[in-house]
Amino acid sequence: MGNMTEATQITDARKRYSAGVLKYAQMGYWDADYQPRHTDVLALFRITPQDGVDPIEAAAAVAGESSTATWTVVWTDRLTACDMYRAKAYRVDPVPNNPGQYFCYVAYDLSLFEEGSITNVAASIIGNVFSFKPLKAARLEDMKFPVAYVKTFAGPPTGIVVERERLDKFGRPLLGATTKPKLGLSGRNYGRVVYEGLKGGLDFMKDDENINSQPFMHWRDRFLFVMDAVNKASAATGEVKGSYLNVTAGTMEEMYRRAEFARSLGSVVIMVDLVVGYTGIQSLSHWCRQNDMILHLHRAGHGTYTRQKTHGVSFRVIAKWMRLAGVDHIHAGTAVGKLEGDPLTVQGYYNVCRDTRTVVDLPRGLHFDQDWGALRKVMPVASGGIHAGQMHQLLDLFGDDVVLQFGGGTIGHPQGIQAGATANRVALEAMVLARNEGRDIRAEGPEILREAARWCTPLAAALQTWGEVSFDYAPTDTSDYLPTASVA
Ligand SMILES: O=C(COP(=O)(O)O)[C@H](O)[C@H](O)COP(=O)(O)O
Ligand SMILES: [Mg+2]
Repeated sequence: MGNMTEATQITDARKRYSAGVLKYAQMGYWDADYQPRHTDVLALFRITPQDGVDPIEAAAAVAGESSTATWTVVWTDRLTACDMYRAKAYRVDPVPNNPGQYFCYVAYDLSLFEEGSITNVAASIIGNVFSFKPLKAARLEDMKFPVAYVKTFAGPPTGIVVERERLDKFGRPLLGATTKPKLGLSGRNYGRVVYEGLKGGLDFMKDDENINSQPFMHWRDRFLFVMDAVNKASAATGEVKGSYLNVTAGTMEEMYRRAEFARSLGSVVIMVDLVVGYTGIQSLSHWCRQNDMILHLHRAGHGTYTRQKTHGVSFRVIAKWMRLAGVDHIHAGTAVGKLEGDPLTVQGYYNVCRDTRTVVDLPRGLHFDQDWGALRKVMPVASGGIHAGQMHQLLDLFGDDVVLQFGGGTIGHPQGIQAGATANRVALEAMVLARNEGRDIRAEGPEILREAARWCTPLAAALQTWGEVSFDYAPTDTSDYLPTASVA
């Protein structure tokens, strides 16, 4: 593929470094024989070169612009160990069934990255190349981090195992709900919703992505009324309860102030939005580690760049970055709910969060093995337009280590919020029991729910209200590799 004469690195130093413009492949950013080393960082890009642009040269340009290169030869390269610092595009494959698109693999030397900084990784890997004129579009599909680099991150401050121990909840998914309406409630009414949800059987309530400190409810009022509700619900039920207090704010100093207040009130969990940026998230992660706090990450904004297959950054990469950055919860999709999510692709995100070692699984979008170097595991969160009638699908797709979050599907219950929470708790426990007894929940799920509803009026009402609701649209972000029988 490509023009092999032009795609060859110029090795004669005089020609290579004389002033002027060379192709990126000639400058050494393409090496078909390169064998990635176990210490290299690897990236897989899906590129759509402009008409007439050689895919190998396009891949070399991506490697160049995401490491050391500029558009012209610079003699100052020779003041550095430039052969080592140059990223190497080493493989270009046409994307199956997508003419004009190519998967290009790039290897980066470990020394190109600052220890423990997702911000630095992002500045290199997605710094310039997505605006590059010779490409119509580019997407970062996947990345692999060597254990040597993984170990420079502290990872999740709490992790799945310790979170379960702190909450004293085992053997089932956790249940949550996003408080609704997401904007407008006063502190007192907001606290009432939180109390009702927790008392009815949920483990967590949650601030929504855009609730910070608006005129109708300043953050301190929210924190005070929410923690009053959490404490009363814990006392009433004998269970550990939590409500993700969103500390997202305009400055780091203010986020710390809010986090400190949450701690002083006895909250087990705080929340932050992805839009605060990677440095903000890592800073809060370190704070959580020092303060025995669970860190919930809401992926607000991700759909602007993760959803389209040809351009942007896959959410699997964001999930990997966030496990390194150190969050305990991450919204990772529902597959069956109101928001984008192909079931296999979403399962791939869950694997990234929960595996000790992630293995290549092309139908799930996983192109690299990844050893997580004993970093703690992130609890994925399924949230967005889900309801009790889908409990069998959710448990079948995601297993036990997940928070299932029903916002509208709790608060919109015709008999009230407590009834909505009870419906979800009973549906979940009935489904877990059925699974543990060996029943095929995927096939028998609706029947199992109907049986449980005979003894639970709130569940009967939930199924009557929402049982038929589904969101059947074609997913946007799917794998280009069809599942075989063995992986489906
Ligand atoms: O408010 C909700 C869900 O409310 P509801 O349960 O009423 O639909 C969350 O913001 C979305 O789940 C986020 O999406 P994602 O989890 O995909 O980031
Ligand atoms: Mg929301």
